[in-house]
Amino acid sequence: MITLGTPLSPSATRVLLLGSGELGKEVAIELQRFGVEVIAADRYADAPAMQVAHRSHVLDMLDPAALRALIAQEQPHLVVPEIEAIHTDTLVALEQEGLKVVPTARATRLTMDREGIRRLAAETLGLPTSPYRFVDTREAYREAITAVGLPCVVKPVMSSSGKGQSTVRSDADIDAAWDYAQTGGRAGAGRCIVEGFIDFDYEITLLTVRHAGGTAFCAPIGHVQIAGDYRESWQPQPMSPAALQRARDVARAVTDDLGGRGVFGVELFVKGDDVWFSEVSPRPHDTGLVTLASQDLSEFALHARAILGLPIPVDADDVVQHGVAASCALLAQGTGVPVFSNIDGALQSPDSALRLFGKPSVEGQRRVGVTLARGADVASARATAREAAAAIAIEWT
Ligand SMILES: Nc1ncnc2c1ncn2[C@@H]1O[C@H](COP(=O)(O)OP(=O)(O)OP(=O)(O)O)[C@@H](O)[C@H]1O
Ligand SMILES: NCC(=O)N[C@@H]1O[C@H](COP(=O)([O-])[O-])[C@@H](O)[C@H]1O
Ligand SMILES: [Mg+2]
Repeated sequence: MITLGTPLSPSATRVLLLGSGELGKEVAIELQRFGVEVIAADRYADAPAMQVAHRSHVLDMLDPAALRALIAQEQPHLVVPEIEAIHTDTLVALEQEGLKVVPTARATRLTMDREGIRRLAAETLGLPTSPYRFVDTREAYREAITAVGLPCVVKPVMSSSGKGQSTVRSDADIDAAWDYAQTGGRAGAGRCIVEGFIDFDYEITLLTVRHAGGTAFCAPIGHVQIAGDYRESWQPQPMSPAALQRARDVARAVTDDLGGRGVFGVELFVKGDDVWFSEVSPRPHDTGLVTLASQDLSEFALHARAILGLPIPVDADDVVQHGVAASCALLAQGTGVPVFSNIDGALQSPDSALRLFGKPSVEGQRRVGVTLARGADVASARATAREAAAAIAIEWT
Protein backbone atom coordinates (compact mmCIF):
# COMPACT_ATOMS: atom_id res chain seq x y z
CA MET A 1 0.00 0.00 0.00
CA ILE A 2 1.47 3.36 -1.05
CA THR A 3 0.86 6.40 1.14
CA LEU A 4 1.35 9.99 0.01
CA GLY A 5 1.39 12.87 2.49
CA THR A 6 0.18 16.44 2.18
CA PRO A 7 2.74 18.88 0.79
CA LEU A 8 4.22 21.50 3.10
CA SER A 9 3.12 19.51 6.14
CA PRO A 10 5.18 17.12 8.28
CA SER A 11 3.56 14.20 6.40
CA ALA A 12 4.72 15.46 2.98
CA THR A 13 6.32 13.13 0.45
CA ARG A 14 9.35 15.19 -0.59
CA VAL A 15 11.08 14.75 -3.96
CA LEU A 16 14.29 16.63 -4.79
CA LEU A 17 15.00 17.19 -8.50
CA LEU A 18 18.72 17.55 -9.26
CA GLY A 19 18.42 19.46 -12.50
CA SER A 20 15.44 21.66 -13.32
CA GLY A 21 15.24 21.88 -17.10
CA GLU A 22 12.32 21.18 -19.40
CA LEU A 23 12.28 17.47 -18.62
CA GLY A 24 12.30 18.09 -14.88
CA LYS A 25 9.53 20.63 -15.27
CA GLU A 26 7.17 18.01 -16.69
CA VAL A 27 8.18 15.51 -13.99
CA ALA A 28 7.52 18.19 -11.35
CA ILE A 29 4.05 18.85 -12.79
CA GLU A 30 3.21 15.14 -12.67
CA LEU A 31 4.46 14.87 -9.08
CA GLN A 32 2.48 17.98 -8.11
CA ARG A 33 -0.64 16.24 -9.41
CA PHE A 34 -0.12 13.59 -6.73
CA GLY A 35 0.40 16.23 -4.05
CA VAL A 36 4.09 15.51 -3.74
CA GLU A 37 6.25 18.29 -2.27
CA VAL A 38 8.65 19.16 -5.08
CA ILE A 39 12.03 20.80 -4.47
CA ALA A 40 13.93 21.86 -7.60
CA ALA A 41 17.68 22.46 -7.82
CA ASP A 42 19.96 23.56 -10.62
CA ARG A 43 22.99 25.70 -11.46
CA TYR A 44 20.93 28.80 -12.24
CA ALA A 45 17.87 30.59 -10.85
CA ASP A 46 14.36 30.44 -12.33
CA ALA A 47 15.05 27.19 -14.21
CA PRO A 48 11.89 25.65 -15.76
CA ALA A 49 11.15 23.10 -13.02
CA MET A 50 11.79 25.72 -10.31
CA GLN A 51 8.84 27.67 -11.70
CA VAL A 52 6.44 24.81 -10.86
CA ALA A 53 8.14 23.48 -7.70
CA HIS A 54 7.28 24.29 -4.08
CA ARG A 55 10.76 25.75 -3.60
CA SER A 56 14.15 25.77 -5.23
CA HIS A 57 17.89 25.96 -4.66
CA VAL A 58 20.70 27.23 -6.85
CA LEU A 59 24.00 25.38 -6.46
CA ASP A 60 26.84 23.69 -8.30
CA MET A 61 25.63 20.08 -8.17
CA LEU A 62 29.15 18.94 -9.15
CA ASP A 63 30.38 20.24 -5.77
CA PRO A 64 30.18 17.33 -3.29
CA ALA A 65 29.95 19.53 -0.20
CA ALA A 66 27.17 21.70 -1.66
CA LEU A 67 25.21 18.63 -2.80
CA ARG A 68 25.54 16.96 0.59
CA ALA A 69 24.45 20.13 2.39
CA LEU A 70 21.36 20.48 0.20
CA ILE A 71 20.28 16.90 0.83
CA ALA A 72 20.92 17.27 4.56
CA GLN A 73 18.80 20.44 4.59
CA GLU A 74 15.86 19.10 2.56
CA GLN A 75 15.77 15.47 3.78
CA PRO A 76 14.04 14.27 0.59
CA HIS A 77 12.30 10.90 0.43
CA LEU A 78 13.46 10.56 -3.18
CA VAL A 79 16.24 12.23 -5.15
CA VAL A 80 15.56 12.44 -8.91
CA PRO A 81 18.65 13.23 -11.03
CA GLU A 82 17.71 15.23 -14.14
CA ILE A 83 20.95 16.33 -15.86
CA GLU A 84 24.47 15.09 -16.60
CA ALA A 85 26.16 17.50 -14.17
CA ILE A 86 25.90 15.93 -10.72
CA HIS A 87 28.57 14.64 -8.32
CA THR A 88 27.21 11.10 -8.39
CA ASP A 89 29.83 9.62 -6.03
CA THR A 90 28.16 11.71 -3.33
CA LEU A 91 24.82 10.11 -4.21
CA VAL A 92 26.42 6.65 -4.01
CA ALA A 93 27.83 7.48 -0.55
CA LEU A 94 24.53 8.93 0.69
CA GLU A 95 22.58 5.92 -0.61
CA GLN A 96 24.68 3.78 1.75
CA GLU A 97 23.36 6.00 4.53
CA GLY A 98 19.76 5.37 3.46
CA LEU A 99 19.05 8.01 0.79
CA LYS A 100 16.77 6.82 -2.05
CA VAL A 101 18.06 7.84 -5.49
CA VAL A 102 16.07 7.29 -8.73
CA PRO A 103 16.53 4.79 -10.21
CA THR A 104 19.61 3.92 -8.08
CA ALA A 105 22.79 5.81 -7.20
CA ARG A 106 24.84 3.25 -9.14
CA ALA A 107 22.72 3.69 -12.28
CA THR A 108 23.08 7.44 -11.98
CA ARG A 109 26.86 7.18 -11.56
CA LEU A 110 27.30 4.74 -14.45
CA THR A 111 25.21 6.80 -16.88
CA MET A 112 26.59 10.19 -15.79
CA ASP A 113 29.89 9.20 -17.36
CA ARG A 114 30.00 7.68 -20.85
CA GLU A 115 32.80 5.36 -19.75
CA GLY A 116 30.74 3.69 -17.03
CA ILE A 117 27.74 2.86 -19.18
CA ARG A 118 29.76 1.98 -22.30
CA ARG A 119 32.00 -0.47 -20.47
CA LEU A 120 28.98 -2.01 -18.75
CA ALA A 121 27.06 -2.45 -22.02
CA ALA A 122 29.90 -3.58 -24.26
CA GLU A 123 32.31 -5.35 -21.90
CA THR A 124 30.11 -6.71 -19.09
CA LEU A 125 26.81 -7.30 -20.92
CA GLY A 126 28.40 -8.06 -24.32
CA LEU A 127 25.95 -5.85 -26.24
CA PRO A 128 26.83 -4.53 -29.70
CA THR A 129 28.12 -0.92 -29.62
CA SER A 130 30.29 1.24 -31.87
CA PRO A 131 34.04 0.59 -31.44
CA TYR A 132 35.46 3.05 -28.89
CA ARG A 133 38.49 4.35 -26.99
CA PHE A 134 38.70 6.66 -23.97
CA VAL A 135 41.40 9.32 -24.02
CA ASP A 136 42.78 12.03 -21.73
CA THR A 137 45.39 13.76 -23.87
CA ARG A 138 45.67 15.08 -27.41
CA GLU A 139 48.34 12.46 -28.16
CA ALA A 140 46.16 9.57 -26.96
CA TYR A 141 43.26 11.09 -28.90
CA ARG A 142 45.25 11.05 -32.15
CA GLU A 143 46.22 7.43 -31.54
CA ALA A 144 42.57 6.55 -30.83
CA ILE A 145 41.49 8.12 -34.12
CA THR A 146 44.03 5.98 -35.96
CA ALA A 147 42.78 2.87 -34.14
CA VAL A 148 39.04 3.57 -34.53
CA GLY A 149 39.28 5.05 -38.04
CA LEU A 150 37.38 7.85 -39.79
CA PRO A 151 34.65 8.92 -39.63
CA CYS A 152 34.38 8.92 -35.86
CA VAL A 153 32.48 10.81 -33.17
CA VAL A 154 34.25 12.61 -30.30
CA LYS A 155 32.42 13.48 -27.06
CA PRO A 156 33.36 14.58 -23.54
CA VAL A 157 32.57 11.73 -21.12
CA MET A 158 30.25 14.02 -19.15
CA SER A 159 27.94 15.89 -21.49
CA SER A 160 24.51 15.79 -23.07
CA SER A 161 22.47 17.34 -25.87
CA GLY A 162 25.56 17.14 -28.09
CA LYS A 163 27.55 19.60 -25.97
CA GLY A 164 31.25 19.27 -26.90
CA GLN A 165 30.43 16.60 -29.52
CA SER A 166 31.72 16.54 -33.12
CA THR A 167 31.97 14.11 -35.99
CA VAL A 168 35.48 13.87 -37.42
CA ARG A 169 35.23 13.14 -41.13
CA SER A 170 38.73 14.05 -42.31
CA ASP A 171 42.16 14.87 -40.87
CA ALA A 172 41.29 18.55 -41.09
CA ASP A 173 38.59 18.12 -38.40
CA ILE A 174 40.79 16.38 -35.83
CA ASP A 175 42.16 19.32 -33.84
CA ALA A 176 38.94 21.33 -33.79
CA ALA A 177 37.00 18.32 -32.47
CA TRP A 178 39.45 17.91 -29.59
CA ASP A 179 39.35 21.61 -28.73
CA TYR A 180 35.53 21.64 -28.74
CA ALA A 181 35.38 18.50 -26.57
CA GLN A 182 37.67 20.24 -24.04
CA THR A 183 35.53 23.36 -23.84
CA GLY A 184 31.97 22.34 -24.68
CA GLY A 185 31.07 19.64 -22.10
CA ARG A 186 28.98 20.08 -18.97
CA ALA A 187 31.89 19.48 -16.58
CA GLY A 188 34.90 21.26 -18.05
CA ALA A 189 37.96 19.85 -19.81
CA GLY A 190 39.00 16.23 -19.49
CA ARG A 191 38.38 12.69 -20.65
CA CYS A 192 36.67 11.97 -23.97
CA ILE A 193 35.31 9.02 -25.91
CA VAL A 194 36.23 8.42 -29.54
CA GLU A 195 33.53 6.28 -31.17
CA GLY A 196 33.51 4.66 -34.58
CA PHE A 197 30.70 6.10 -36.73
CA ILE A 198 27.71 3.77 -37.15
CA ASP A 199 26.08 4.19 -40.54
CA PHE A 200 22.58 3.40 -39.27
CA ASP A 201 19.31 3.41 -41.25
CA TYR A 202 17.54 5.14 -38.36
CA GLU A 203 17.91 5.64 -34.62
CA ILE A 204 15.37 5.20 -31.85
CA THR A 205 14.77 5.86 -28.22
CA LEU A 206 13.07 2.90 -26.58
CA LEU A 207 11.41 4.25 -23.44
CA THR A 208 11.57 1.42 -20.93
CA VAL A 209 9.69 1.65 -17.64
CA ARG A 210 10.78 -0.35 -14.61
CA HIS A 211 7.81 -0.27 -12.26
CA ALA A 212 6.34 -2.16 -9.33
CA GLY A 213 4.67 -4.65 -11.70
CA GLY A 214 7.69 -5.36 -13.95
CA THR A 215 9.13 -3.80 -17.12
CA ALA A 216 7.04 -2.09 -19.81
CA PHE A 217 8.01 -0.63 -23.18
CA CYS A 218 6.66 2.39 -25.02
CA ALA A 219 6.36 2.20 -28.79
CA PRO A 220 9.76 3.05 -30.37
CA ILE A 221 10.48 6.74 -30.93
CA GLY A 222 12.33 7.72 -34.10
CA HIS A 223 14.33 10.94 -34.13
CA VAL A 224 16.59 13.29 -36.02
CA GLN A 225 19.67 14.74 -34.35
CA ILE A 226 21.79 17.62 -35.63
CA ALA A 227 25.21 18.22 -34.06
CA GLY A 228 24.31 15.64 -31.40
CA ASP A 229 21.11 17.45 -30.36
CA TYR A 230 17.55 16.33 -30.93
CA ARG A 231 15.48 18.33 -33.44
CA GLU A 232 12.48 16.13 -34.23
CA SER A 233 11.01 12.93 -32.84
CA TRP A 234 8.02 10.79 -33.73
CA GLN A 235 6.23 7.73 -32.42
CA PRO A 236 5.89 4.98 -33.45
CA GLN A 237 8.99 4.46 -35.58
CA PRO A 238 8.20 1.60 -38.00
CA MET A 239 10.59 -1.31 -37.39
CA SER A 240 10.97 -4.88 -38.57
CA PRO A 241 9.72 -7.38 -35.96
CA ALA A 242 13.29 -8.75 -35.62
CA ALA A 243 14.80 -5.30 -35.03
CA LEU A 244 12.09 -4.42 -32.49
CA GLN A 245 12.67 -7.67 -30.63
CA ARG A 246 16.44 -7.04 -30.54
CA ALA A 247 15.87 -3.48 -29.39
CA ARG A 248 13.69 -4.71 -26.54
CA ASP A 249 16.22 -7.40 -25.61
CA VAL A 250 19.02 -4.81 -25.44
CA ALA A 251 16.83 -2.39 -23.46
CA ARG A 252 15.85 -5.12 -21.03
CA ALA A 253 19.45 -6.28 -20.53
CA VAL A 254 20.68 -2.75 -19.78
CA THR A 255 17.78 -1.67 -17.58
CA ASP A 256 17.73 -4.97 -15.64
CA ASP A 257 21.37 -4.40 -14.79
CA LEU A 258 20.88 -0.75 -13.82
CA GLY A 259 17.88 -1.67 -11.67
CA GLY A 260 15.60 0.56 -9.58
CA ARG A 261 12.35 2.08 -10.76
CA GLY A 262 11.57 4.74 -13.32
CA VAL A 263 11.69 5.56 -17.02
CA PHE A 264 14.86 4.86 -19.01
CA GLY A 265 15.51 6.28 -22.49
CA VAL A 266 17.46 3.56 -24.26
CA GLU A 267 19.14 4.99 -27.37
CA LEU A 268 19.72 2.51 -30.17
CA PHE A 269 21.01 2.61 -33.75
CA VAL A 270 19.28 0.32 -36.26
CA LYS A 271 20.39 -0.94 -39.66
CA GLY A 272 18.24 -3.65 -41.20
CA ASP A 273 17.67 -6.11 -38.35
CA ASP A 274 20.90 -5.10 -36.55
CA VAL A 275 20.74 -3.02 -33.39
CA TRP A 276 23.58 -1.20 -31.60
CA PHE A 277 23.34 0.17 -28.09
CA SER A 278 24.38 3.85 -27.96
CA GLU A 279 23.57 5.16 -24.47
CA VAL A 280 20.78 5.32 -21.89
CA SER A 281 19.24 8.05 -19.76
CA PRO A 282 17.99 6.70 -16.41
CA ARG A 283 15.13 9.22 -16.64
CA PRO A 284 12.77 10.70 -19.23
CA HIS A 285 14.41 11.55 -22.53
CA ASP A 286 14.19 14.70 -24.64
CA THR A 287 13.04 12.76 -27.72
CA GLY A 288 10.29 11.35 -25.47
CA LEU A 289 8.66 14.80 -25.28
CA VAL A 290 6.54 13.40 -28.12
CA THR A 291 4.72 11.25 -25.55
CA LEU A 292 3.03 14.44 -24.30
CA ALA A 293 0.91 14.04 -27.45
CA SER A 294 1.05 10.32 -28.20
CA GLN A 295 0.29 8.66 -24.88
CA ASP A 296 -2.32 9.03 -22.20
CA LEU A 297 0.47 8.74 -19.63
CA SER A 298 3.47 10.67 -21.00
CA GLU A 299 7.00 9.55 -20.13
CA PHE A 300 6.87 12.10 -17.31
CA ALA A 301 3.65 10.71 -15.89
CA LEU A 302 5.10 7.21 -16.20
CA HIS A 303 8.26 8.31 -14.36
CA ALA A 304 6.24 9.88 -11.55
CA ARG A 305 4.09 6.78 -11.16
CA ALA A 306 7.01 4.36 -11.37
CA ILE A 307 9.22 6.16 -8.83
CA LEU A 308 6.33 6.48 -6.37
CA GLY A 309 5.68 2.74 -6.69
CA LEU A 310 2.27 3.28 -8.32
CA PRO A 311 0.76 0.96 -10.95
CA ILE A 312 1.35 1.48 -14.68
CA PRO A 313 -1.48 0.32 -16.95
CA VAL A 314 -0.03 -1.98 -19.62
CA ASP A 315 -1.30 -4.17 -22.45
CA ALA A 316 1.00 -7.21 -22.18
CA ASP A 317 4.35 -5.36 -21.72
CA ASP A 318 3.29 -2.37 -23.84
CA VAL A 319 2.43 1.12 -22.67
CA VAL A 320 -0.73 2.19 -24.49
CA GLN A 321 -0.18 4.60 -27.37
CA HIS A 322 -2.91 6.71 -28.99
CA GLY A 323 -1.52 6.90 -32.50
CA VAL A 324 1.07 8.68 -34.58
CA ALA A 325 2.52 11.87 -33.13
CA ALA A 326 5.61 14.02 -33.59
CA SER A 327 7.58 16.70 -31.77
CA CYS A 328 9.82 19.48 -33.03
CA ALA A 329 12.34 21.31 -30.82
CA LEU A 330 12.01 25.09 -30.73
CA LEU A 331 15.53 26.50 -30.76
CA ALA A 332 16.32 30.10 -29.96
CA GLN A 333 19.47 31.68 -31.34
CA GLY A 334 20.55 34.96 -29.80
CA THR A 335 21.34 36.70 -26.54
CA GLY A 336 18.94 37.88 -23.88
CA VAL A 337 15.43 37.12 -22.69
CA PRO A 338 13.24 35.68 -25.46
CA VAL A 339 9.74 36.92 -26.33
CA PHE A 340 7.63 34.61 -28.48
CA SER A 341 5.13 35.84 -31.04
CA ASN A 342 2.67 34.34 -33.52
CA ILE A 343 1.74 31.67 -30.98
CA ASP A 344 -1.77 31.75 -32.45
CA GLY A 345 -0.30 31.11 -35.90
CA ALA A 346 1.65 28.14 -34.54
CA LEU A 347 -1.51 26.65 -33.08
CA GLN A 348 -3.66 27.05 -36.21
CA SER A 349 -3.77 23.32 -36.78
CA PRO A 350 -6.20 21.57 -34.42
CA ASP A 351 -3.63 18.76 -34.21
CA SER A 352 -0.81 20.89 -32.84
CA ALA A 353 0.28 21.87 -29.34
CA LEU A 354 3.09 23.93 -27.83
CA ARG A 355 5.14 23.87 -24.64
CA LEU A 356 7.30 26.89 -23.84
CA PHE A 357 9.81 25.94 -21.17
CA GLY A 358 10.27 29.40 -19.58
CA LYS A 359 14.09 29.28 -19.58
CA PRO A 360 15.04 32.68 -18.20
CA SER A 361 17.65 33.63 -20.80
CA VAL A 362 19.58 32.47 -23.83
CA GLU A 363 23.21 32.94 -24.80
CA GLY A 364 23.90 31.44 -28.21
CA GLN A 365 21.61 28.54 -29.10
CA ARG A 366 19.24 26.97 -26.58
CA ARG A 367 16.16 24.72 -26.72
CA VAL A 368 13.34 26.88 -25.34
CA GLY A 369 10.20 25.00 -26.32
CA VAL A 370 8.71 22.13 -28.25
CA THR A 371 5.80 21.73 -30.62
CA LEU A 372 3.70 18.57 -30.67
CA ALA A 373 1.37 17.21 -33.31
CA ARG A 374 -0.78 14.22 -34.06
CA GLY A 375 -1.26 13.02 -37.62
CA ALA A 376 -2.48 10.24 -39.87
CA ASP A 377 1.11 9.16 -40.48
CA VAL A 378 4.64 10.05 -39.41
CA ALA A 379 5.25 12.38 -42.37
CA SER A 380 2.14 14.48 -41.72
CA ALA A 381 2.61 14.62 -37.93
CA ARG A 382 6.22 15.74 -38.45
CA ALA A 383 5.18 18.34 -41.00
CA THR A 384 2.56 19.80 -38.63
CA ALA A 385 5.02 19.94 -35.71
CA ARG A 386 7.72 21.52 -37.90
CA GLU A 387 5.33 24.12 -39.32
CA ALA A 388 4.14 25.05 -35.84
CA ALA A 389 7.74 25.54 -34.65
CA ALA A 390 8.66 27.52 -37.77
CA ALA A 391 5.69 29.85 -37.30
CA ILE A 392 6.97 31.13 -33.95
CA ALA A 393 9.04 34.30 -34.10
CA ILE A 394 11.50 35.08 -31.32
CA GLU A 395 12.45 38.60 -30.31
CA TRP A 396 14.85 39.68 -27.58
CA THR A 397 14.56 41.94 -24.57
N1 LIG B 1 29.00 6.41 -32.91
C1 LIG B 1 28.07 7.12 -33.55
N2 LIG B 1 27.76 6.85 -34.84
C2 LIG B 1 26.83 7.59 -35.51
N3 LIG B 1 26.15 8.59 -34.97
C3 LIG B 1 26.39 8.89 -33.68
C4 LIG B 1 27.36 8.19 -32.90
N4 LIG B 1 27.38 8.71 -31.67
C5 LIG B 1 26.47 9.71 -31.67
N5 LIG B 1 25.87 9.84 -32.87
C6 LIG B 1 24.81 10.79 -33.23
O1 LIG B 1 24.83 11.88 -32.30
C7 LIG B 1 23.65 11.86 -31.49
C8 LIG B 1 23.96 12.30 -30.09
O2 LIG B 1 24.89 11.40 -29.50
P1 LIG B 1 24.78 11.05 -27.96
O3 LIG B 1 23.41 10.55 -27.68
O4 LIG B 1 25.90 10.16 -27.59
O5 LIG B 1 25.02 12.50 -27.34
P2 LIG B 1 24.43 13.19 -26.06
O6 LIG B 1 25.17 14.46 -25.91
O7 LIG B 1 24.45 12.21 -24.97
O8 LIG B 1 22.95 13.52 -26.46
P3 LIG B 1 21.63 13.42 -25.55
O9 LIG B 1 22.00 13.84 -24.19
O10 LIG B 1 20.72 14.39 -26.22
O11 LIG B 1 21.15 12.02 -25.66
C9 LIG B 1 23.12 10.44 -31.59
O12 LIG B 1 21.73 10.40 -31.29
C10 LIG B 1 23.44 10.13 -33.05
O13 LIG B 1 22.54 10.77 -33.93
N1 LIG C 1 19.48 15.64 -23.85
C1 LIG C 1 19.34 15.91 -22.47
C2 LIG C 1 18.29 17.00 -22.25
O1 LIG C 1 17.55 17.36 -23.13
N2 LIG C 1 18.22 17.50 -21.02
C3 LIG C 1 17.32 18.55 -20.67
O2 LIG C 1 17.90 19.80 -21.00
C4 LIG C 1 18.09 20.56 -19.82
C5 LIG C 1 19.31 21.44 -19.92
O3 LIG C 1 19.02 22.46 -20.84
P1 LIG C 1 19.99 23.74 -20.98
O4 LIG C 1 21.31 23.22 -21.47
O5 LIG C 1 19.26 24.61 -21.96
O6 LIG C 1 20.11 24.37 -19.61
C6 LIG C 1 18.18 19.55 -18.70
O7 LIG C 1 17.92 20.11 -17.44
C7 LIG C 1 17.12 18.55 -19.15
O8 LIG C 1 15.82 19.00 -18.84
MG1 LIG D 1 21.91 10.65 -26.68
